[in-house]
Amino acid sequence: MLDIKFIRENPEAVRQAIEKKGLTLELDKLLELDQEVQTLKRTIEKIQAERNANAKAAARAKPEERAAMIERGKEIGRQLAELEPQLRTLEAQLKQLLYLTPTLPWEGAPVGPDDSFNVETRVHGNPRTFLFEPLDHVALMEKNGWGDFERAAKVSGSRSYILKGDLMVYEQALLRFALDRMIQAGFTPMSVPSLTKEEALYAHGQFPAARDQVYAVDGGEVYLAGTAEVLLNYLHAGEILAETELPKTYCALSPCFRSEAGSAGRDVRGLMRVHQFNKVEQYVLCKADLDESNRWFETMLSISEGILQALELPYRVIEVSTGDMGLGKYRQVDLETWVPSENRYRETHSCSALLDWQARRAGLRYRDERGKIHYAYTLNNTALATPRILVMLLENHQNEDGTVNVPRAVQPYFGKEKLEPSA
Ligand SMILES: Nc1ncnc2c1ncn2[C@@H]1O[C@H](COS(=O)(=O)NC(=O)[C@@H](N)CO)[C@@H](O)[C@H]1O
Repeated sequence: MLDIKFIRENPEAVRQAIEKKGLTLELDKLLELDQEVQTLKRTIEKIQAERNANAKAAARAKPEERAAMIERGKEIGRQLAELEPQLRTLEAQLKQLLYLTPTLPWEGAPVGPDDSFNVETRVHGNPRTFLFEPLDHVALMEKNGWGDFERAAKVSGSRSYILKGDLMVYEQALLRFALDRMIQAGFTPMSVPSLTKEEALYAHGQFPAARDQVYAVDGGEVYLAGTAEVLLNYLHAGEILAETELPKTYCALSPCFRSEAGSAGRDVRGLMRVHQFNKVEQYVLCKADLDESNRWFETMLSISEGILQALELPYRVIEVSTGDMGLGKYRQVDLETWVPSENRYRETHSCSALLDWQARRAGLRYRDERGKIHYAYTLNNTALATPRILVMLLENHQNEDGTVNVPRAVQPYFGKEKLEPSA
Protein backbone atom coordinates (compact mmCIF):
# COMPACT_ATOMS: atom_id res chain seq x y z
CA MET A 1 0.00 0.00 0.00
CA LEU A 2 1.11 3.57 -0.66
CA ASP A 3 1.65 6.37 1.84
CA ILE A 4 -1.54 8.50 1.95
CA LYS A 5 0.64 11.63 2.02
CA PHE A 6 2.31 10.53 -1.21
CA ILE A 7 -1.13 9.98 -2.80
CA ARG A 8 -2.35 13.45 -1.72
CA GLU A 9 0.76 15.08 -3.18
CA ASN A 10 0.98 12.96 -6.37
CA PRO A 11 -2.59 12.01 -7.40
CA GLU A 12 -1.78 12.08 -11.13
CA ALA A 13 1.25 9.78 -10.74
CA VAL A 14 -0.90 7.33 -8.77
CA ARG A 15 -3.69 7.60 -11.35
CA GLN A 16 -1.16 6.79 -14.07
CA ALA A 17 0.06 3.71 -12.15
CA ILE A 18 -3.54 2.53 -11.72
CA GLU A 19 -4.00 2.92 -15.46
CA LYS A 20 -0.69 1.21 -16.40
CA LYS A 21 -1.43 -1.75 -14.10
CA GLY A 22 -4.98 -2.05 -15.41
CA LEU A 23 -6.55 -1.60 -11.96
CA THR A 24 -10.09 -0.47 -11.18
CA LEU A 25 -9.27 1.43 -7.97
CA GLU A 26 -11.42 4.61 -7.64
CA LEU A 27 -8.76 7.11 -6.65
CA ASP A 28 -11.28 9.99 -6.39
CA LYS A 29 -13.34 8.03 -3.85
CA LEU A 30 -10.16 7.34 -1.86
CA LEU A 31 -9.23 11.04 -1.89
CA GLU A 32 -12.77 12.09 -0.88
CA LEU A 33 -12.75 9.58 1.95
CA ASP A 34 -9.38 10.91 3.06
CA GLN A 35 -10.80 14.46 3.13
CA GLU A 36 -13.77 13.30 5.21
CA VAL A 37 -11.43 11.56 7.67
CA GLN A 38 -9.24 14.68 7.97
CA THR A 39 -12.26 16.98 8.50
CA LEU A 40 -13.87 14.72 11.10
CA LYS A 41 -10.52 14.32 12.91
CA ARG A 42 -10.16 18.11 13.17
CA THR A 43 -13.74 18.45 14.44
CA ILE A 44 -13.16 15.81 17.10
CA GLU A 45 -9.85 17.38 18.16
CA LYS A 46 -11.58 20.78 18.58
CA ILE A 47 -14.31 19.22 20.73
CA GLN A 48 -11.75 17.33 22.81
CA ALA A 49 -9.86 20.61 23.39
CA GLU A 50 -13.09 22.24 24.49
CA ARG A 51 -13.82 19.34 26.81
CA ASN A 52 -10.37 19.65 28.41
CA ALA A 53 -10.69 23.44 28.79
CA ASN A 54 -14.18 23.02 30.24
CA ALA A 55 -12.98 20.39 32.74
CA LYS A 56 -10.14 22.70 33.90
CA ALA A 57 -12.53 25.64 34.25
CA ALA A 58 -15.02 23.51 36.16
CA ALA A 59 -12.32 22.49 38.63
CA ARG A 60 -11.56 26.20 39.39
CA ALA A 61 -15.19 27.48 39.17
CA LYS A 62 -17.28 28.87 42.02
CA PRO A 63 -19.77 26.22 43.32
CA GLU A 64 -22.79 28.03 41.83
CA GLU A 65 -21.19 27.98 38.28
CA ARG A 66 -19.88 24.41 38.47
CA ALA A 67 -23.18 22.55 37.80
CA ALA A 68 -23.62 24.24 34.38
CA MET A 69 -20.04 23.36 33.41
CA ILE A 70 -20.46 19.73 34.44
CA GLU A 71 -23.64 19.60 32.33
CA ARG A 72 -21.69 21.09 29.40
CA GLY A 73 -19.05 18.40 29.89
CA LYS A 74 -21.70 15.67 29.67
CA GLU A 75 -23.07 17.23 26.44
CA ILE A 76 -19.58 17.26 24.92
CA GLY A 77 -19.09 13.62 25.97
CA ARG A 78 -22.30 12.66 24.16
CA GLN A 79 -21.09 14.47 21.00
CA LEU A 80 -17.76 12.59 21.08
CA ALA A 81 -19.48 9.24 21.71
CA GLU A 82 -21.35 9.80 18.46
CA LEU A 83 -18.49 11.13 16.31
CA GLU A 84 -15.62 8.80 17.32
CA PRO A 85 -17.26 5.58 15.97
CA GLN A 86 -18.04 7.46 12.73
CA LEU A 87 -14.33 8.28 12.40
CA ARG A 88 -13.32 4.65 12.99
CA THR A 89 -15.72 3.47 10.28
CA LEU A 90 -14.41 6.00 7.77
CA GLU A 91 -10.78 5.13 8.63
CA ALA A 92 -11.50 1.40 8.09
CA GLN A 93 -13.05 2.15 4.68
CA LEU A 94 -10.03 4.28 3.76
CA LYS A 95 -7.62 1.53 4.84
CA GLN A 96 -9.40 -1.04 2.65
CA LEU A 97 -8.94 1.25 -0.36
CA LEU A 98 -5.30 1.96 0.61
CA TYR A 99 -4.66 -1.80 0.57
CA LEU A 100 -5.52 -1.71 -3.16
CA THR A 101 -3.16 1.15 -4.12
CA PRO A 102 -0.33 0.15 -6.50
CA THR A 103 3.39 0.72 -6.29
CA LEU A 104 4.41 2.98 -9.17
CA PRO A 105 6.21 0.76 -11.72
CA TRP A 106 9.76 1.67 -12.71
CA GLU A 107 10.05 3.70 -15.90
CA GLY A 108 11.70 0.81 -17.75
CA ALA A 109 8.74 -1.53 -17.40
CA PRO A 110 6.98 -2.32 -20.70
CA VAL A 111 3.53 -0.71 -20.46
CA GLY A 112 0.69 -3.09 -21.28
CA PRO A 113 -2.27 -4.93 -19.77
CA ASP A 114 -0.84 -8.49 -19.67
CA ASP A 115 2.10 -10.85 -20.22
CA SER A 116 1.87 -10.46 -23.99
CA PHE A 117 3.64 -7.12 -23.39
CA ASN A 118 6.51 -8.72 -21.48
CA VAL A 119 9.86 -8.16 -23.23
CA GLU A 120 12.70 -10.65 -23.74
CA THR A 121 15.85 -8.74 -22.83
CA ARG A 122 18.52 -11.45 -22.94
CA VAL A 123 18.96 -15.07 -24.05
CA HIS A 124 21.57 -17.40 -22.53
CA GLY A 125 22.64 -20.66 -24.21
CA ASN A 126 21.07 -22.38 -27.21
CA PRO A 127 18.37 -25.03 -27.25
CA ARG A 128 19.97 -28.40 -27.98
CA THR A 129 19.63 -30.05 -31.37
CA PHE A 130 18.86 -33.69 -30.64
CA LEU A 131 20.37 -36.40 -32.86
CA PHE A 132 17.59 -38.74 -31.73
CA GLU A 133 13.86 -38.36 -31.01
CA PRO A 134 13.85 -36.88 -27.45
CA LEU A 135 11.29 -37.94 -24.86
CA ASP A 136 9.25 -35.56 -22.73
CA HIS A 137 9.77 -35.60 -18.96
CA VAL A 138 6.77 -37.84 -18.24
CA ALA A 139 7.95 -40.45 -20.75
CA LEU A 140 11.47 -40.33 -19.29
CA MET A 141 10.07 -40.88 -15.80
CA GLU A 142 7.93 -43.80 -16.97
CA LYS A 143 10.78 -45.36 -18.95
CA ASN A 144 13.12 -45.24 -15.96
CA GLY A 145 10.69 -45.86 -13.10
CA TRP A 146 11.42 -42.41 -11.66
CA GLY A 147 7.88 -41.56 -10.67
CA ASP A 148 4.30 -42.70 -10.30
CA PHE A 149 1.60 -40.20 -11.32
CA GLU A 150 -1.21 -42.76 -11.13
CA ARG A 151 -0.56 -43.67 -7.52
CA ALA A 152 0.05 -40.00 -6.69
CA ALA A 153 -3.45 -39.25 -8.01
CA LYS A 154 -4.80 -42.15 -5.96
CA VAL A 155 -3.26 -40.95 -2.71
CA SER A 156 -3.28 -37.17 -3.23
CA GLY A 157 -5.62 -36.23 -6.07
CA SER A 158 -4.95 -33.97 -9.05
CA ARG A 159 -1.73 -32.06 -9.74
CA SER A 160 0.32 -34.33 -7.48
CA TYR A 161 3.46 -36.37 -8.11
CA ILE A 162 5.66 -39.08 -6.65
CA LEU A 163 9.41 -39.17 -7.40
CA LYS A 164 11.26 -42.49 -7.12
CA GLY A 165 14.84 -43.73 -7.06
CA ASP A 166 17.47 -41.48 -8.64
CA LEU A 167 14.96 -38.72 -9.42
CA MET A 168 13.92 -38.42 -5.78
CA VAL A 169 17.56 -38.13 -4.70
CA TYR A 170 18.23 -35.68 -7.54
CA GLU A 171 15.51 -33.30 -6.30
CA GLN A 172 17.11 -33.22 -2.84
CA ALA A 173 20.57 -32.72 -4.36
CA LEU A 174 19.32 -29.76 -6.41
CA LEU A 175 17.66 -28.06 -3.43
CA ARG A 176 20.83 -28.40 -1.36
CA PHE A 177 22.93 -27.13 -4.29
CA ALA A 178 20.70 -24.03 -4.56
CA LEU A 179 20.78 -23.51 -0.80
CA ASP A 180 24.60 -23.62 -0.83
CA ARG A 181 24.67 -21.03 -3.63
CA MET A 182 22.54 -18.75 -1.42
CA ILE A 183 24.73 -19.33 1.65
CA GLN A 184 27.85 -18.61 -0.43
CA ALA A 185 26.18 -15.32 -1.43
CA GLY A 186 25.89 -14.44 2.27
CA PHE A 187 22.17 -15.09 2.77
CA THR A 188 21.06 -16.55 6.11
CA PRO A 189 19.58 -20.03 5.59
CA MET A 190 16.21 -20.58 7.27
CA SER A 191 13.62 -23.26 7.34
CA VAL A 192 10.26 -21.62 7.93
CA PRO A 193 6.75 -23.04 8.41
CA SER A 194 4.33 -23.33 5.51
CA LEU A 195 1.42 -22.88 7.93
CA THR A 196 0.88 -19.13 8.12
CA LYS A 197 -1.53 -16.61 9.68
CA GLU A 198 -3.99 -14.50 7.73
CA GLU A 199 -2.26 -11.23 8.61
CA ALA A 200 0.96 -12.50 7.04
CA LEU A 201 -0.94 -13.11 3.78
CA TYR A 202 -2.41 -9.59 3.88
CA ALA A 203 1.05 -8.16 4.57
CA HIS A 204 2.54 -10.12 1.65
CA GLY A 205 -0.17 -8.93 -0.74
CA GLN A 206 -1.61 -12.39 -1.46
CA PHE A 207 -4.73 -11.23 0.38
CA PRO A 208 -7.24 -9.77 -0.32
CA ALA A 209 -6.82 -10.03 -4.12
CA ALA A 210 -5.79 -13.69 -4.59
CA ARG A 211 -7.36 -15.55 -1.67
CA ASP A 212 -8.54 -18.30 -4.01
CA GLN A 213 -4.95 -19.45 -4.60
CA VAL A 214 -4.44 -20.34 -0.91
CA TYR A 215 -5.54 -23.45 0.97
CA ALA A 216 -7.18 -22.68 4.33
CA VAL A 217 -6.71 -25.06 7.27
CA ASP A 218 -9.15 -25.32 10.21
CA GLY A 219 -11.56 -22.95 8.50
CA GLY A 220 -8.95 -20.23 8.17
CA GLU A 221 -7.30 -20.53 11.58
CA VAL A 222 -4.15 -20.91 9.52
CA TYR A 223 -3.33 -21.13 5.81
CA LEU A 224 -0.82 -23.05 3.68
CA ALA A 225 1.61 -20.49 2.20
CA GLY A 226 2.30 -20.58 -1.55
CA THR A 227 5.84 -19.32 -0.95
CA ALA A 228 8.26 -18.82 1.96
CA GLU A 229 8.19 -15.13 0.99
CA VAL A 230 4.94 -14.80 2.98
CA LEU A 231 6.60 -16.00 6.20
CA LEU A 232 9.92 -14.22 5.65
CA ASN A 233 8.09 -10.97 4.93
CA TYR A 234 6.25 -11.16 8.24
CA LEU A 235 9.23 -12.19 10.42
CA HIS A 236 9.92 -8.61 11.53
CA ALA A 237 6.34 -7.33 11.30
CA GLY A 238 5.58 -4.69 13.89
CA GLU A 239 9.26 -4.38 14.94
CA ILE A 240 11.39 -1.25 14.67
CA LEU A 241 14.86 -2.40 13.58
CA ALA A 242 18.02 -0.30 13.86
CA GLU A 243 19.38 0.79 10.48
CA THR A 244 22.65 -0.92 11.44
CA GLU A 245 20.77 -4.26 11.50
CA LEU A 246 19.89 -3.88 7.80
CA PRO A 247 19.87 -5.42 5.28
CA LYS A 248 18.22 -8.64 6.39
CA THR A 249 19.04 -11.26 3.72
CA TYR A 250 17.31 -14.59 4.11
CA CYS A 251 17.07 -17.74 2.02
CA ALA A 252 14.47 -20.32 2.94
CA LEU A 253 13.65 -23.84 1.77
CA SER A 254 9.99 -24.68 2.29
CA PRO A 255 7.15 -26.74 0.86
CA CYS A 256 4.83 -24.41 -1.09
CA PHE A 257 1.09 -25.01 -1.60
CA ARG A 258 -1.10 -23.55 -4.32
CA SER A 259 -4.67 -24.32 -5.32
CA GLU A 260 -3.91 -23.22 -8.91
CA ALA A 261 -7.51 -22.02 -9.10
CA GLY A 262 -8.04 -20.65 -12.57
CA SER A 263 -5.35 -22.87 -14.14
CA ALA A 264 -7.76 -25.63 -15.13
CA GLY A 265 -6.54 -27.43 -18.22
CA ARG A 266 -3.05 -25.89 -18.09
CA ASP A 267 -0.04 -28.17 -17.51
CA VAL A 268 -2.27 -30.89 -16.10
CA ARG A 269 0.32 -33.58 -16.90
CA GLY A 270 3.57 -34.14 -15.06
CA LEU A 271 5.69 -31.86 -12.89
CA MET A 272 5.14 -28.38 -14.32
CA ARG A 273 2.23 -27.12 -12.24
CA VAL A 274 1.40 -29.01 -9.01
CA HIS A 275 -0.42 -28.27 -5.76
CA GLN A 276 2.63 -28.84 -3.53
CA PHE A 277 6.21 -28.10 -4.51
CA ASN A 278 9.55 -27.19 -2.94
CA LYS A 279 11.35 -23.87 -3.31
CA VAL A 280 14.53 -22.22 -2.12
CA GLU A 281 13.48 -18.57 -1.77
CA GLN A 282 15.59 -15.41 -1.70
CA TYR A 283 14.35 -12.48 0.42
CA VAL A 284 15.88 -9.09 1.25
CA LEU A 285 14.65 -6.38 3.66
CA CYS A 286 16.78 -3.26 3.14
CA LYS A 287 16.68 0.45 3.96
CA ALA A 288 14.37 2.74 1.96
CA ASP A 289 16.95 3.59 -0.67
CA LEU A 290 16.24 3.02 -4.36
CA ASP A 291 19.89 2.52 -5.32
CA GLU A 292 20.31 -0.12 -2.64
CA SER A 293 17.10 -1.85 -3.73
CA ASN A 294 18.28 -1.84 -7.34
CA ARG A 295 21.64 -3.32 -6.29
CA TRP A 296 19.94 -6.13 -4.39
CA PHE A 297 17.61 -6.74 -7.34
CA GLU A 298 20.61 -7.25 -9.64
CA THR A 299 22.40 -9.40 -7.05
CA MET A 300 19.41 -11.70 -6.53
CA LEU A 301 18.85 -12.00 -10.26
CA SER A 302 22.50 -12.85 -10.94
CA ILE A 303 22.44 -15.58 -8.27
CA SER A 304 19.52 -17.24 -10.08
CA GLU A 305 21.15 -16.83 -13.47
CA GLY A 306 24.29 -18.39 -11.99
CA ILE A 307 22.24 -21.35 -10.81
CA LEU A 308 20.67 -21.87 -14.26
CA GLN A 309 24.10 -21.57 -15.89
CA ALA A 310 25.51 -24.14 -13.43
CA LEU A 311 22.58 -26.40 -14.38
CA GLU A 312 23.67 -25.94 -18.01
CA LEU A 313 20.16 -24.94 -19.08
CA PRO A 314 19.27 -22.52 -21.91
CA TYR A 315 17.14 -19.66 -20.56
CA ARG A 316 15.99 -16.14 -21.31
CA VAL A 317 15.47 -13.01 -19.22
CA ILE A 318 12.02 -11.38 -19.31
CA GLU A 319 11.20 -7.77 -18.29
CA VAL A 320 7.65 -8.06 -16.98
CA SER A 321 4.99 -5.57 -18.13
CA THR A 322 3.06 -3.18 -15.88
CA GLY A 323 -0.13 -5.19 -16.37
CA ASP A 324 1.49 -8.52 -15.56
CA MET A 325 3.69 -7.56 -12.56
CA GLY A 326 0.83 -7.04 -10.11
CA LEU A 327 -0.17 -4.43 -7.56
CA GLY A 328 2.87 -4.20 -5.31
CA LYS A 329 5.71 -4.50 -7.78
CA TYR A 330 8.08 -1.69 -8.69
CA ARG A 331 9.94 -4.07 -11.02
CA GLN A 332 9.71 -7.77 -11.90
CA VAL A 333 12.07 -9.85 -14.03
CA ASP A 334 11.34 -13.52 -14.76
CA LEU A 335 13.77 -16.19 -15.94
CA GLU A 336 12.27 -18.65 -18.41
CA THR A 337 13.99 -21.96 -19.11
CA TRP A 338 13.86 -23.98 -22.33
CA VAL A 339 11.45 -26.96 -22.50
CA PRO A 340 12.32 -29.13 -25.54
CA SER A 341 9.00 -31.03 -25.56
CA GLU A 342 7.09 -27.74 -25.72
CA ASN A 343 9.62 -26.03 -27.97
CA ARG A 344 9.38 -22.89 -25.86
CA TYR A 345 10.68 -21.22 -22.69
CA ARG A 346 8.68 -21.58 -19.43
CA GLU A 347 9.00 -19.51 -16.25
CA THR A 348 11.25 -21.00 -13.56
CA HIS A 349 12.28 -17.89 -11.56
CA SER A 350 10.59 -14.60 -10.66
CA CYS A 351 12.54 -11.65 -9.19
CA SER A 352 10.61 -8.70 -7.67
CA ALA A 353 11.29 -5.37 -5.99
CA LEU A 354 8.35 -3.87 -4.08
CA LEU A 355 9.84 -0.72 -2.43
CA ASP A 356 7.88 -0.10 0.79
CA TRP A 357 4.56 -1.54 -0.45
CA GLN A 358 4.84 -4.75 1.62
CA ALA A 359 6.61 -2.96 4.49
CA ARG A 360 3.62 -0.62 4.98
CA ARG A 361 1.29 -3.61 5.06
CA ALA A 362 3.49 -5.59 7.45
CA GLY A 363 4.73 -2.70 9.63
CA LEU A 364 8.38 -3.36 8.70
CA ARG A 365 10.21 -0.28 10.03
CA TYR A 366 13.67 0.84 11.05
CA ARG A 367 15.13 3.81 12.91
CA ASP A 368 17.98 5.69 11.15
CA GLU A 369 21.00 7.11 12.99
CA ARG A 370 19.17 10.43 13.49
CA GLY A 371 16.31 8.59 15.16
CA LYS A 372 13.88 9.02 12.26
CA ILE A 373 11.65 6.00 11.57
CA HIS A 374 11.17 4.70 8.00
CA TYR A 375 9.34 1.83 6.31
CA ALA A 376 11.86 -0.61 4.82
CA TYR A 377 12.08 -1.86 1.21
CA THR A 378 11.59 -5.57 0.36
CA LEU A 379 12.63 -7.81 -2.53
CA ASN A 380 12.23 -11.50 -3.32
CA ASN A 381 13.34 -14.00 -5.94
CA THR A 382 13.32 -17.71 -6.68
CA ALA A 383 16.65 -19.45 -6.14
CA LEU A 384 15.27 -22.81 -7.31
CA ALA A 385 11.85 -24.44 -7.37
CA THR A 386 11.33 -28.18 -7.80
CA PRO A 387 9.82 -30.21 -9.38
CA ARG A 388 9.28 -27.74 -12.24
CA ILE A 389 13.03 -27.41 -12.89
CA LEU A 390 13.21 -31.22 -13.19
CA VAL A 391 11.14 -30.94 -16.40
CA MET A 392 13.90 -28.86 -17.98
CA LEU A 393 16.77 -30.88 -16.50
CA LEU A 394 15.38 -34.25 -17.60
CA GLU A 395 14.49 -33.14 -21.10
CA ASN A 396 17.56 -31.03 -21.92
CA HIS A 397 20.13 -33.48 -20.51
CA GLN A 398 18.65 -36.79 -21.69
CA ASN A 399 20.70 -39.43 -23.54
CA GLU A 400 19.37 -41.68 -26.31
CA ASP A 401 19.28 -44.61 -23.86
CA GLY A 402 16.96 -42.67 -21.60
CA THR A 403 19.56 -41.95 -18.91
CA VAL A 404 20.00 -38.30 -17.97
CA ASN A 405 23.29 -36.48 -17.39
CA VAL A 406 23.80 -34.55 -14.15
CA PRO A 407 25.38 -31.09 -14.60
CA ARG A 408 28.95 -31.06 -13.27
CA ALA A 409 28.14 -28.53 -10.54
CA VAL A 410 25.50 -30.85 -9.04
CA GLN A 411 27.45 -34.12 -9.29
CA PRO A 412 29.10 -33.67 -5.86
CA TYR A 413 25.60 -33.36 -4.36
CA PHE A 414 24.05 -36.22 -6.31
CA GLY A 415 27.01 -38.59 -6.11
CA LYS A 416 26.85 -39.78 -9.73
CA GLU A 417 27.24 -38.34 -13.24
CA LYS A 418 23.94 -39.72 -14.50
CA LEU A 419 20.44 -40.57 -13.36
CA GLU A 420 19.89 -44.27 -14.00
CA PRO A 421 16.77 -46.43 -14.17
CA SER A 422 15.25 -47.58 -10.93
CA ALA A 423 15.45 -51.28 -10.24
N1 LIG B 1 2.02 -24.64 -9.10
C1 LIG B 1 3.34 -24.69 -9.23
N2 LIG B 1 3.95 -25.89 -9.45
C2 LIG B 1 5.30 -25.97 -9.58
N3 LIG B 1 6.12 -24.91 -9.52
C3 LIG B 1 5.55 -23.69 -9.28
C4 LIG B 1 4.16 -23.52 -9.13
N4 LIG B 1 3.92 -22.19 -8.92
C5 LIG B 1 5.11 -21.57 -8.95
N5 LIG B 1 6.10 -22.47 -9.16
C6 LIG B 1 7.53 -22.19 -9.23
O1 LIG B 1 7.85 -21.22 -8.23
C7 LIG B 1 8.48 -20.10 -8.86
C8 LIG B 1 8.17 -18.85 -8.08
O2 LIG B 1 6.78 -18.67 -8.01
S1 LIG B 1 6.24 -17.22 -8.22
O3 LIG B 1 4.90 -17.21 -7.78
O4 LIG B 1 6.50 -16.85 -9.58
N6 LIG B 1 7.13 -16.24 -7.31
C9 LIG B 1 7.30 -16.41 -5.98
O5 LIG B 1 6.75 -17.31 -5.35
C10 LIG B 1 8.27 -15.45 -5.31
N7 LIG B 1 8.23 -15.61 -3.89
C11 LIG B 1 9.68 -15.70 -5.85
O6 LIG B 1 10.05 -17.06 -5.69
C12 LIG B 1 7.93 -20.11 -10.28
O7 LIG B 1 8.78 -19.40 -11.15
C13 LIG B 1 7.93 -21.61 -10.58
O8 LIG B 1 9.24 -22.05 -10.92
